[in-house]
Amino acid sequence: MTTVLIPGGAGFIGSHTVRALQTSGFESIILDNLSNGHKSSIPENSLFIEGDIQNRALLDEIFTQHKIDAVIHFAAFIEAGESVVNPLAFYSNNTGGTLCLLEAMTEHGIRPIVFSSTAAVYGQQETVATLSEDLPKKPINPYGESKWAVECMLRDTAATGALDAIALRYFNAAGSDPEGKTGELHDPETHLIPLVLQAASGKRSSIKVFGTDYGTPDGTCIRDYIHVCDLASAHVKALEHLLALGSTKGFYDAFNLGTGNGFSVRAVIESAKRVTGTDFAVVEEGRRAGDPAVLVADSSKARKHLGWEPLYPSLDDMVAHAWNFLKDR
Ligand SMILES: NC(=O)c1ccc[n+]([C@@H]2O[C@H](COP(=O)([O-])OP(=O)(O)OC[C@H]3O[C@@H](n4cnc5c(N)ncnc54)[C@H](O)[C@@H]3O)[C@@H](O)[C@H]2O)c1
Ligand SMILES: O=c1ccn([C@@H]2O[C@H](COP(=O)(O)OP(=O)(O)O[C@H]3O[C@H](CO)[C@@H](O)[C@H](O)[C@H]3O)[C@@H](O)[C@H]2O)c(=O)[nH]1
Repeated sequence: MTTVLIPGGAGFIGSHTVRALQTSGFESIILDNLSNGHKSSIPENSLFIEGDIQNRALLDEIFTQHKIDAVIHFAAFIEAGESVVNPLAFYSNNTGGTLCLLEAMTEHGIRPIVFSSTAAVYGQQETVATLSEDLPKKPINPYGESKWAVECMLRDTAATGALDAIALRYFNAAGSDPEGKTGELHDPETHLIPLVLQAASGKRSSIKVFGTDYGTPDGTCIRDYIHVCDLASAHVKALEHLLALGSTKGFYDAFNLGTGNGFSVRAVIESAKRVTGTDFAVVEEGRRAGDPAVLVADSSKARKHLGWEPLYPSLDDMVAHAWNFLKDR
């Protein structure tokens, strides 16, 4: 059986991917320091190691004691706004932590890695409606920079023949496992959809709209929301792609993952009101630092080369699945 090390597997997207890997017959070993993840998100029958990707001795122990065939790497700090306030923490954990992981992988001869990159590597592109992979990388926040630096490390190391790597540039992860086994449990929560749903359930008195003066049709930021189960299936496809290469020459490529549909902050709020049948207060605030106005994916490359297709492209479905998980928490 193929065994995959999953740093960050106790988090939102990682825990959904562990389940998708199980369904596809892979074995997972989860490494997570629980800084933002939850033991309760991990399926019972997977091996969990509590620890940090920056702990090189622990990585050596894991790679020596277990037969690891590949790595799917989610472990990172994730809030773009917070990265503007605390950039060094993001460079240290996201870039420094991944450097430690890559050094350990290459020394132990483990080649395939799927990496969680982000739409934030594109920053604000002026002239294009949807973002394709080859556009210039112009992050406008340290979070995006910290992830782009990792992509450069992967590209350059693959060029030496030491790694086979795929960077998946997700747009905005949303939704929840439709069976309700796992979901989004960030603490503190900063993401729009779960915060709107907290307003819908009365856990917070209102939802704030960060910026109403962007150059978009309703003045609020537009994002491409992608169901977390569709992200999970893309990881399985990317892993299978790497494992099928059988090459020792080194491989690197990057793929966008989104639906290609952009929704404004106001559209997300309307969806939540529709799906939950509730009404709640909406408070207009100033812009949040580090937010591009529009991020919408061209994901045709992933569809073509990975054979990936999102199964849940509807925003209302994503909001409804998130609501199923969050409404009683
Ligand atoms: N959520 C999104 O919309 C989104 C979009 C694009 C990219 N991403 C990327 O996807 C990945 C997963 O995001 P998520 O939403 O599941 O976040 P998450 O916070 O739920 O998961 C990240 C996990 O990594 C763990 N972690 C962090 N630093 C660690 C370290 N040094 N050592 C070990 N474990 C560590 C956390 O405890 C957490 O369980 C991240 O790399 C993020 O940058 C997320
Ligand atoms: O209370 C809130 C929270 C968010 N927003 C806005 O909603 C949009 C989406 O914000 P959020 O849900 O925080 O996601 P992003 O900042 O777009 O970042 C997410 O999506 C990126 C990819 O696009 C990932 O890289 C990041 O890790 C992930 O946090 C932004 O315009 C925010 O300003 C509000 O108006 N009010």
